[in-house]
Amino acid sequence: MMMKTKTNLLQGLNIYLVGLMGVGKTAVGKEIAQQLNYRFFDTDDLIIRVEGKAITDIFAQKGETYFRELETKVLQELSVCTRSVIATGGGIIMKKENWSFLQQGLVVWLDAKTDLIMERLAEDNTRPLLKTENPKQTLDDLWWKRRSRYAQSDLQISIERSQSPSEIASEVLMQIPEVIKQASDQ
Ligand SMILES: Nc1ncnc2c1ncn2[C@@H]1O[C@H](COP(=O)(O)OP(=O)(O)O)[C@@H](O)[C@H]1O
Ligand SMILES: O=C(O)C1=C[C@@H](OP(=O)(O)O)[C@@H](O)[C@H](O)C1
Ligand SMILES: [Mg+2]
Repeated sequence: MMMKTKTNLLQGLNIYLVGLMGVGKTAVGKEIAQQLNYRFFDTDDLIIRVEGKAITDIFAQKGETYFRELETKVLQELSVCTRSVIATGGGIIMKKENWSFLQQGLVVWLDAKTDLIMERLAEDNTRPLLKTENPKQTLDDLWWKRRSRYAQSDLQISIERSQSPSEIASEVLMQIPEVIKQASDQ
């Protein structure tokens, strides 16, 4: 009953998840989609499917600029969907053009301490930008470089270590009515 009310409140509006790599956009996005009975998309997954290659291979063989072009194309194509949760790649917020698509939906920033993110990505090899001598420093630098863009989101959710993806999803959904109310008051 409660979820139905939230779905009605959204009126088919898409939810875009933004935030640093490893913060949980993909994991939490799937949960939000399930709780709302929305479809789920992940821009990285679509890029992998379009190219038939892993993200690290795209970066290594074609470069980041090529990846960013694909990312914008995928985001544009997704913007015609409704009733969808879209987990984006961590760098999507840096291009102004991408905001013209993101702003068509509700943008949710998942934020966490970089220590927690590093723990979760300790065994991960799929983030080419973190293949540096000091990945923690790289992640901190990215956070500082990007945070003003992330802050343009409609909603910021601070993630604690103890919260499961499903708990974070519930928190996002709990905060949505307030965000929609603020937008309609403006
Ligand atoms: N709330 C959470 N609790 C425990 N592990 C998590 C949580 N959120 C994400 N993870 C794990 O952390 C890693 C990165 O999550 P992911 O959803 O891929 O992040 P992103 O899409 O933001 O890069 C994955 O291994 C995922 O299973
Ligand atoms: O932060 C970034 O620039 C990137 C984040 C990745 O996605 P996740 O945020 O899902 O890890 C992926 O798009 C690519 O490796 C670049
Ligand atoms: Mg992801």
